[in-house]
Amino acid sequence: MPSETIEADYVVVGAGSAGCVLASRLSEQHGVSVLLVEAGTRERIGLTRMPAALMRTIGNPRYDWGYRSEPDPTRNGLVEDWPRGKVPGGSSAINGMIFIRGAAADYDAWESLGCAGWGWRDVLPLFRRMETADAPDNATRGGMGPQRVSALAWRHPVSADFIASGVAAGIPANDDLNGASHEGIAWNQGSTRNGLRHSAWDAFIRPNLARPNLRTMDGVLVRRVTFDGRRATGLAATRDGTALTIRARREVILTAGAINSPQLLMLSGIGDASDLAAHGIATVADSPEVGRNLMEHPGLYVQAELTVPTVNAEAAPLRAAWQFLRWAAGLPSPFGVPTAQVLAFLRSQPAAAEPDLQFHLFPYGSMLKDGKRIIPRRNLATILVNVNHPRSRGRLALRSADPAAPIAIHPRLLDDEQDVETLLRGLGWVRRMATTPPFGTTVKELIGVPPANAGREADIAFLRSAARPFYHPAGTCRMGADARAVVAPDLRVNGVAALRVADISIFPRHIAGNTNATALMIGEKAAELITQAP
Ligand SMILES: Cc1cc2nc3c(=O)[nH]c(=O)nc-3n(C[C@H](O)[C@H](O)[C@H](O)COP(=O)(O)OP(=O)(O)OC[C@H]3O[C@@H](n4cnc5c(N)ncnc54)[C@H](O)[C@@H]3O)c2cc1C
Repeated sequence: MPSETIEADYVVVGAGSAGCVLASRLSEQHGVSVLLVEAGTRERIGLTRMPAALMRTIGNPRYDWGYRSEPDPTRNGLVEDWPRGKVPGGSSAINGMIFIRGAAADYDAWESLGCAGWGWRDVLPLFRRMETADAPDNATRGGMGPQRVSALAWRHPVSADFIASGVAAGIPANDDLNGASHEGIAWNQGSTRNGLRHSAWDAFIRPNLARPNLRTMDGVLVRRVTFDGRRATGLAATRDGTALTIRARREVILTAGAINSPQLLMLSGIGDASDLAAHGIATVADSPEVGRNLMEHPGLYVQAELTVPTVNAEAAPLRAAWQFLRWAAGLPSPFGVPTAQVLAFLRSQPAAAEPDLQFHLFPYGSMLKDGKRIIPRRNLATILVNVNHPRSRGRLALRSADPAAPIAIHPRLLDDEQDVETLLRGLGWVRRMATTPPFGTTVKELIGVPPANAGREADIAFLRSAARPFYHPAGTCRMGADARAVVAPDLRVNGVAALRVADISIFPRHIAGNTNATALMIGEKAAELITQAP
C-alpha cells in the first residue's frame, strides 16, 4: 500500500459538531498548525444543505455511518438504527436542526459531579460566543458568533394550537427556551440560515478554508492513535488505499462522537484491559469505563391523526413542487425549516425537582414504505416525548480490532424502573395534550397508543415495545475528577499524555435537550482549555 506522512501541531479527528468548532478556534491562533481529518467526503455536502433533505440523508450510507443496535432486553429484544453523520459537519449535517442549549441546572450538575469549569456561569459565555441568534444580543444570547440560530420562518397553525394547548394544560409559555429560563413551551429555533441548514462545517470551517494554518482532509478513516510509550504522537489512518502516518507535534484531540471516539480509544489500547486482550490489542492504559455509561433519551414518537390539514397536505405533488419553488426563491417554506416546530420542557409532576420531560411537535408524520421514508396522504402530526435525565445505562463493546467493523451498541434504554415511571407520566402528558383544546379538538386518533383507560400494565407493555432512542447517545468517555473517569475536566485522557476527547461522549450526565448546541459548546471549551493550558 502506498504511504504518506503528514504533520501538524494539533490533529483533530472528526469534522462533526465539536471538531469543526475546535479546529476553527485553534487555527485562529497564529503560529500553530491544525489538521482536521474526517471520514466522510466533501462532495456529499450539497444535499445536506436543504433542511427537508434529511429524509434522504438519514439512513443513507453515503451520509450516515448506519449503525444498528444489538437486541435490547429492556425493550422486548428490539433492534434499531442509530444514525450518525459521516460527512463534513458530522451529525450536525444530517440532524433535525433543533437548536437548544439544555438547562443551566444541567451544567451546574456537571460541576457538582466533579467537573470544575463546566458550571453554567462557565459555559454560558461559550454558548453566547458561538452564535448569532435571531434574538437581541444580551446577557444570555449572542450576536457575533459563527453559528446562525434562526427563528422559524415558516410556522404551521397546528403548531400554534399545540402551544396553546400546552399553556392550557399548565406548561408555562416561554418566549425563548435558550434565554433566561429553559422551562416551558415555545417555538423551536433552528441551526439554519436563510432557509438553508447551517451545519458546524458551514458555520465554522467553510468560511475559514483559506487559512494557511488550517488543513482539512476528508475521506480519511482514522484507524488508531499512535503512541511513544504513553504519549500520543499522532494517528494511523487510510485514505483511498493510501496508508497515512499523521504526526501531532502537540496534541491529538478525538472529536469522533459518542460511538466512534470510545471505539478509537479501544483500538488504540485505552479501555478495559481484558476486553482489549480478547481482541489482541496491547493495553496502553487500562481504563475500564471507556464505552460504558452509554446514555440516551428514551422516548415515544406518537403519531396523531388530525381532522385538519397538516404539513402532509403540502407533500401532494403539486403542493410540494410549489413549496420547493418557494424554498428555492428564498421564501418561507416547509422545505427550509427544522423538523420540530414546538419544544417544551416540563415537570411530569409538580414535585419534580427540575423539568424531567421534553416534548417536540412535528406538524407532519412520516412512515417507512419499502425501506424508504415517505410522507403519507393523511393529516398526521408527531408528538415526541422523552425522559430528560435517564438513569438507564447501556454500553459499547468492541466486536473486532478492525477499525472498519462497527462497534456493538447495547442500549438498555429502559433498564431503570424510574425511567419507565417517568416515561409513563410522559405518555399521560401526550394524552392530556391530545384532549386539551385547541389542539385536542383536532385529534381524531393517537395511532397505536392504548386507550386512556387501558391500565398501567398495558401502558408499560406499550412503552417496552414503542420506546426509542432520540439520536442523542452520550457519556461513553465520561468526564470526571475521579480515577475511573475516562477524561479529566480538562478533557485529557487519563493514563496517557497529549490526547484529549472533546465531543458529547464526555457527558457525565445527560442534558435536558437535543445535543448539537452542547457539542458545539464542548468544541469551544476544548479550544479554551488547549489555548490557555500552562
Ligand atoms: C438523525 C439525527 C438527528 C438529530 N437531531 C438533532 C437536532 O435536531 N438537534 C440537536 O441539537 N441534536 C440533534 N442530533 C444530535 C446532534 O446532532 C449530535 O449530538 C451532535 O452533532 C454530536 O456532535 P459530536 O461532535 O459529538 O459528533 P458528530 O457530529 O457525530 O461528529 C463526529 C465526526 O467524526 C467523524 N468520524 C468518526 N469516526 C471517524 C474515524 N474513525 N475517522 C475519521 N472520522 C471519523 C464522523 O464522520 C463525524 O463527522 C441528531 C443526531 C442525529 C444523528
